[in-house]
Amino acid sequence: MLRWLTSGESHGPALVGILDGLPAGVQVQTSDIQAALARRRLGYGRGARMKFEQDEVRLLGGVRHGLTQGGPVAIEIGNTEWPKWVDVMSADPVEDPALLSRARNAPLTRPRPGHADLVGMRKYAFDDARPVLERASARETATRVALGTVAAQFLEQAAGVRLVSHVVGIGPVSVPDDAPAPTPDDVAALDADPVRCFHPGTSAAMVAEIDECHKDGDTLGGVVEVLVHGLPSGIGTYVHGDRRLDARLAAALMGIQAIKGVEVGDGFRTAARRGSQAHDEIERDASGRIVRRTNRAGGIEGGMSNGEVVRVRAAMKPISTVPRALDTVDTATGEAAKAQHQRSDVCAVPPAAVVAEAMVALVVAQTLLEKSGGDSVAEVRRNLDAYLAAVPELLR
Ligand SMILES: Cc1cc2nc3c(=O)[nH]c(=O)nc-3n(C[C@H](O)[C@H](O)[C@H](O)COP(=O)(O)O)c2cc1C
Ligand SMILES: C=C(O[C@@H]1CC(C(=O)O)=C[C@@H](OP(=O)(O)O)[C@H]1O)C(=O)O
Repeated sequence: MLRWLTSGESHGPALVGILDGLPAGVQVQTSDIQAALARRRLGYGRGARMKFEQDEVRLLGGVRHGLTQGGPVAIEIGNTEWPKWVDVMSADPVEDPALLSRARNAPLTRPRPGHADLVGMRKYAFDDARPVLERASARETATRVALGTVAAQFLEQAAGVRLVSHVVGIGPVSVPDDAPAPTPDDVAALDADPVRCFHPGTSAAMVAEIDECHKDGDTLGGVVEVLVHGLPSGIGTYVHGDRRLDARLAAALMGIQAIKGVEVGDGFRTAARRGSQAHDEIERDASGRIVRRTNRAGGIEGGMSNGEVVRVRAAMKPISTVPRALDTVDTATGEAAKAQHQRSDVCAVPPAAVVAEAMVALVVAQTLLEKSGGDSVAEVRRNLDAYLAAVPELLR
């Protein structure tokens, strides 16, 4: 089974990710992961930290001469800002009291509404929000993007499956419903857009909305979409809820910091339609293939891929570190206070699209491997080919 874990804190020396269960023979290099991490740092509205901090990638295990070896892949992402945080985040006790009395070490006791601060302090019995925000922080998503990059390379090389992510809404500004969707060939254009939006008019309006919000000392959320091209029919199953492809995608997307809603295909919009307008009618095309007239289901029926493009959306709430700080209570004094705020993103929807793409790659790779099995890329390819070749011609 393909599985993954991450470790590390936002201001620690490094993040570490492990991807276990990947077949041998996937081509991957440090530069592939570096490029994906650079894409995660893009996006109009991100805070100052994205400008000065660098991700330093090291492949620690599972890859030799540019190919995965079948063992767990371990990736380290070093943080160039670590020297400033050595005493605050030291793993070992800090003996020198002068170091501990520095401003950076002062306990954080004004929890931010909407962040993990208050409940995390309660749950883990901390009198300081520092350890909570260090692990809750979306800095951890760098590791997910690194692991997702390896999963995406596997999908393309073993099965010709390709992914693309884009932003369809920021605050009240949304891409029109009938706007063309990007394909995996449009990634360079999306990387070049300040908000990772494929619709130029909407992109400009999104940038204006972020500027307006920044001026008001406020923050924004939005909606991202991930599309998966080339996924064979029959990945995932209806036989148990937890093995449904849609259920797994929803859980993985909801597991991203600040994601509060997930939609498969037309999702919530489908709920307002009549059945005759909600489903994808089946017909035979000129070559005799069985096809769909539409793709409202987003490529998944009965928890299985149906051969159409898989389409999922995730809704991100506005950043909770609001510059015009929200009301809170100081947990050291019990007095009313303004929530802690030093710096933060005004809007992190564009990087959230890249993170969502990584999570979808991991889940699709996991679910595809359950169908295909195989310990090498060549074996996965052979097994998928054999499965597809055995499907009766009319059902292909
Ligand atoms: C890419 C990305 C960047 C984020 N940047 C910030 C940030 O700068 N400030 C902040 O308060 N929250 C930020 N968040 C959201 C918090 O991490 C998140 O709200 C927090 O961990 C609480 O989890 P929850 O919102 O899922 O309840 C970001 C999330 C993502 C996905
Ligand atoms: C560091 C990243 O995002 C961080 C995610 C984050 C949060 O609360 O989630 C808060 C901010 O960090 P800080 O509190 O140190 O300013 C973001 O910069 C990153 O994405 O690499």
